[in-house]
Amino acid sequence: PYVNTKDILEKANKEYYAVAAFNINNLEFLQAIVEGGIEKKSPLIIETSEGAMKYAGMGDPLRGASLFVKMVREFADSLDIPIALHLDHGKNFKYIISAIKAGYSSVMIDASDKPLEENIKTTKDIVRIAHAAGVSVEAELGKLAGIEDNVASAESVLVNPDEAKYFVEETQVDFLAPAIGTSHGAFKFKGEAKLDFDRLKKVKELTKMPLVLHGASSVVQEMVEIAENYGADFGGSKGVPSDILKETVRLGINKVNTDTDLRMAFVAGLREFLQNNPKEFDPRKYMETAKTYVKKVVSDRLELLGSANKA
Ligand SMILES: O=C(COP(=O)(O)O)NO
Ligand code: NA
Ligand SMILES: [Zn+2]
Repeated sequence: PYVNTKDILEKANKEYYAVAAFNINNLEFLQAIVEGGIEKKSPLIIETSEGAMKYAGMGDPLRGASLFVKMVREFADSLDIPIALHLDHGKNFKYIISAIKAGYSSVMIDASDKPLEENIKTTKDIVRIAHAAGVSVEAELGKLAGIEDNVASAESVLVNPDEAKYFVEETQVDFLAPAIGTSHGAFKFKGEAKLDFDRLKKVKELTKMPLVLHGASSVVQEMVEIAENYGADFGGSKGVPSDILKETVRLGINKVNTDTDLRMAFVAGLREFLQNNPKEFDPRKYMETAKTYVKKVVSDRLELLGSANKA
């Protein structure tokens, strides 16, 4: 069934597991993710950036939003696993309202680059509108480094746990993304991977609410090797190691945003197939390996986060 993101995350919060939020831009990624969710009997959060809405709607965000709602609802209404659709990194009022109007389960208002009081004011405005429409809201405190889908910030600013408590009380957001040292994309750490578990623990103690980890891709080595075998150059790529990711779940992360890992799996499969099948031009054939690899990464992640068999 098509459900509200809040329902999925409240259950995860109570039972201390996490649900992956996978970014999509097209049908094939959605198919592969849904297949993984069916195999693992896991709830799924599908999320789209504002860029994805523009891309799908060929420049018209409302058309893009309603296209994604229709696609996701069709799958959700026909399956036993709970599926929600979330607007990731909403920054532009027009896009956020388009997502709410189109029927998204939840929206993120990302005003994390603003001073605290401004972040609170902007977030309160969105919460009022979204809650009136039965839509749940995510916000971010602190800033991630890294670039992805024009979500960029020069340096990462770690969350201040006391500020987080004040922020959620003032804004009444449904789930919060505390910045604890991750960043978007495939190049997350110069040296060894390190996240600020202490801050995470404090934010959980002070807010007791569902928490979100952005920039949570692991950069799966198996996929990097396949892609590089067929001409990719992912040198220097490094993600969040699985053991560190598991620790964040143990400490109270309940939504784990995953985009880069699926992108790398898809392109690895695409490169491999095209290199080995020079005569093929049927899109249902030449994207098969790509979808299989995405499904594999999805299934493994659902298992790792503890949402398998929680549908
Ligand atoms: O935070 C993310 C995805 O992060 P990754 O680049 O690590 O997949 N989306 O909002
Ligand atoms: Na998000
Ligand atoms: Zn993010």
